[in-house]
Amino acid sequence: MTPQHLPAARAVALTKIFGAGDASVTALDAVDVDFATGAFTAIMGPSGSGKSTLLHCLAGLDDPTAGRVYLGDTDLTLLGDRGLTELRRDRMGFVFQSFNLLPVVTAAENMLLPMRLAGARPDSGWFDEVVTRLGLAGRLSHRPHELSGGQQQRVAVARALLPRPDVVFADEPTGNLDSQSGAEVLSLLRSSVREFGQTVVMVTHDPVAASYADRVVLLADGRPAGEIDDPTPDSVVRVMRELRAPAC
Ligand SMILES: Nc1ncnc2c1ncn2[C@@H]1O[C@H](COP(=O)(O)OP(=O)(O)OP(=O)(O)O)[C@@H](O)[C@H]1O
Repeated sequence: MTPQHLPAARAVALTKIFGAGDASVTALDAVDVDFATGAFTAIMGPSGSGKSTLLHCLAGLDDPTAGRVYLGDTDLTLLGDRGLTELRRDRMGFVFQSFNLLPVVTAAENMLLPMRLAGARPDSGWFDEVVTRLGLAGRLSHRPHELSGGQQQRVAVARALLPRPDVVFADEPTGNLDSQSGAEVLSLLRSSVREFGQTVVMVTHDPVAASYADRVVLLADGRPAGEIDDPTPDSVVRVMRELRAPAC
């Protein structure tokens, strides 16, 4: 577990350049940013501003070109492939836009899969609490195709929360959901922060989704472009509009 006084995740002078020479693209340009332990942070910015690249580097899914990435006090840039795989398995949870559930096994088996791969299992009290809180108690033996999109994403959230990871990384978690199912998933992510002390870092395009977070980190052209504390949909829309149309 990350000690409370350390940021759960941190980028230091993080630079990511894709390609080389004339065709190179600087997706992240010496980004410094901290993600507080026990907080829900949204990453926003115009299309192409580097949001996904930042999330992928924080999660060890992409190699930085320069700079450092920390999970608690672990420097990801010093780890090899095996170390990164174990770190992701043991200390990170993931929620993707496309749910990424295994179609051939039940909801319960999907939820428990990452822990099984690690040779672990949650205690039954914690499993029951997560399943009940996510409204999945009556759905445990269903296969993904027997569940609605919102239910499938709640299974993915349960799968991410059960190992009590240091950070849950969510990439457009409501992108494939109707607004009501999306609101449920966002409320659950927020509750996991408030009630379980979970740290959540979420990339989103949606000002309403971002308003569920405690803080919004803004990117523009691969650089930090400000922050919003206690965001509302209106405050996010206003700041995003300014980012897209900077004053001349
Ligand atoms: N694998 C890649 N190869 C080359 N360029 C890439 C690659 N991945 C991203 N880029 C470029 O890096 C920049 C940042 O991309 P990124 O996907 O991080 O932005 P984003 O803010 O998440 O965008 P969107 O909101 O459209 O998803 C863009 O210019 C993109 O074209």
